[in-house]
Amino acid sequence: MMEFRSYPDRELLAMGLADALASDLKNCLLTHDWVSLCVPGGTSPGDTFRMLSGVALDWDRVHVFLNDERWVPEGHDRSNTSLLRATLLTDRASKAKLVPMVNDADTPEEGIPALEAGFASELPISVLLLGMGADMHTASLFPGADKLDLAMSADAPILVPMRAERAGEPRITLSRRVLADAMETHVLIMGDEKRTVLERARNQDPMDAPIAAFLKDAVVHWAP
Ligand SMILES: O=C1O[C@H](COP(=O)(O)O)[C@@H](O)[C@H](O)[C@H]1O
Repeated sequence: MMEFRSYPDRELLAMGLADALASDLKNCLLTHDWVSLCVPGGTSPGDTFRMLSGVALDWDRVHVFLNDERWVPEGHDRSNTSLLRATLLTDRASKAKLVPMVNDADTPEEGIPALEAGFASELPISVLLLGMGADMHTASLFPGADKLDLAMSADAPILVPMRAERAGEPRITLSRRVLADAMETHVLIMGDEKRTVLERARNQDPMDAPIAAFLKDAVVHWAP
């Protein structure tokens, strides 16, 4: 069943969520040689990542990768990888291994074969954090996107290229089956609008509200 955790402000949310992710990672590390942490990009997770990066755990046994990436070079101000390097893969967490989700290919379609080879041994995801846009997209699973059917299907590949009007640049995303297979799932949302949108999404078809595909056993973390 979905659990909803409400925090009085965004700083406490970042602390509480970092704590929850660290605790899940530590638990998984008790029984596995290495574990994976799959995280969103976008504007919401920066403070959580900064707090998590200072937590003492066996970071050299943690493999980190994104839910999705915008097909822009690293260093671009829209690059989720750059956000990750600047906010999560610092301090103690600089020992974690980053599994790349972007390369030098001109398009996601050309880049995917090499990237997918790197993901095959990283699954299933141990600890998953998802974000959500106000249009109910999560990762780069956008309502109305060109390859949404494929990305949401039971036999989807690990990585799917994605283009959508609201996405801006071309994207690459983990598919639904890969994300839904995670052992622990957390969702991070902030603000009244996203809370209302998430409540609405719960009763909708995931093809219209992709976040709905991941809420059943998720812990949702929210602050105004
Ligand atoms: O484009 C993206 O958007 C979502 C939500 O981002 P936010 O800025 O509203 O927090 C994010 O989860 C996803 O990873 C990212 O690529």
